[in-house]
Amino acid sequence: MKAFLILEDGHVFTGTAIGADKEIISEIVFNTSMTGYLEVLTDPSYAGQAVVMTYPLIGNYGICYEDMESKRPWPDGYIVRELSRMPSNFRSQGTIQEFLEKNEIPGICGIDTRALTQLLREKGTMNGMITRREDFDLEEILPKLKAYSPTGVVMATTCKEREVLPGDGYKVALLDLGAKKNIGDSLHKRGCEVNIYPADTKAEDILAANPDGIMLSNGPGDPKECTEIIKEIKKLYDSNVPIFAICLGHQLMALANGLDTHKMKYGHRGGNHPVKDLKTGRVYITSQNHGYVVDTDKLDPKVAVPAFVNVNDGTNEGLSYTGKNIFTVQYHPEACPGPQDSAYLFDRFLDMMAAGKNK
Ligand SMILES: NC(=O)CC[C@H](N)C(=O)O
Repeated sequence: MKAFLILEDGHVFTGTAIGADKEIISEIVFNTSMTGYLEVLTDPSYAGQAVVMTYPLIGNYGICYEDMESKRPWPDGYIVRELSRMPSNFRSQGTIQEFLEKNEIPGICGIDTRALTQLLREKGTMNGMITRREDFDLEEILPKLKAYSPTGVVMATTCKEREVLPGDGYKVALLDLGAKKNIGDSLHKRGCEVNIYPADTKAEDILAANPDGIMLSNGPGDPKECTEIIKEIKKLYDSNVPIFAICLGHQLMALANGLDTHKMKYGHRGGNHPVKDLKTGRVYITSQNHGYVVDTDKLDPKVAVPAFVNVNDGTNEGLSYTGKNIFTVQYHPEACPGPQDSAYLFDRFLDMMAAGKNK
């Protein structure tokens, strides 16, 4: 059956329908990872977006439920060049087609994803519609596409109640803003007791449990939408408990301290983004998934200093907060998918908690 991807600038791509029989409007973003499609699909940061995979063959090693980064897939839609119909892998428990259908996610395959990605790079991220309707009316649809913006996505993805990963080591409070599973797992693996809190938890409740450290997770949407959470994060900042933050958590900590964020032209989503540690000059290849970035041009060194920078476009990739045990990164040390080169940052967080305990 035919499906259509209609972009807000009027471009229409015709392909084959995959996944669920449903029409969606979403923000179309592209991811350049060559593997790890299940981790991408189950990363809650994609809530409110439809993902184009630039790698031309997706699904060839099937679906391995153990690799999921959350309890379900989050993108509104899925766009690929070729979808593997016959996965070959001893771990495989199903196909992407079944997985998308079961989770009510529509998609399109057989379109020129390279042309689509070039368009998104030239014009910037655009909204779009995936539909199976052949009689669509562009005049009626385009204003709807232009008006779309994802809202309320953090509360849609966060856990509903506190969850605990037991451990004998440091006690970490993980604020779940739409967290990928491997953030909690990376701390749990290092012996931590990880207390996972819903995104709307008050700072007082988190601090009352006396954590050794606080972890702010990744998450979907525009960071500036999270006004209430930002207020609580400011209180966590004031508490002097060591804090490590990833992606959305990094952006919210910046906003809590008077910095600004802006939407990038087409964002960073993939598994090979080079990031430079400004202290050592060493470059790490990192996993990334973000559309917003912290502005550092007017950064007051009394508040924070840039710790990492993106080698491709010079955008900020991390901050170290002055006089505080707080460091935050824009990229994904938890990987999944992508290189694990930055996993040492979790060890750095443990060192920070050790220093805090010895005080
Ligand atoms: N992975 C994330 O935490 C993404 C943060 C934010 N939603 C952005 O797109 O920039």
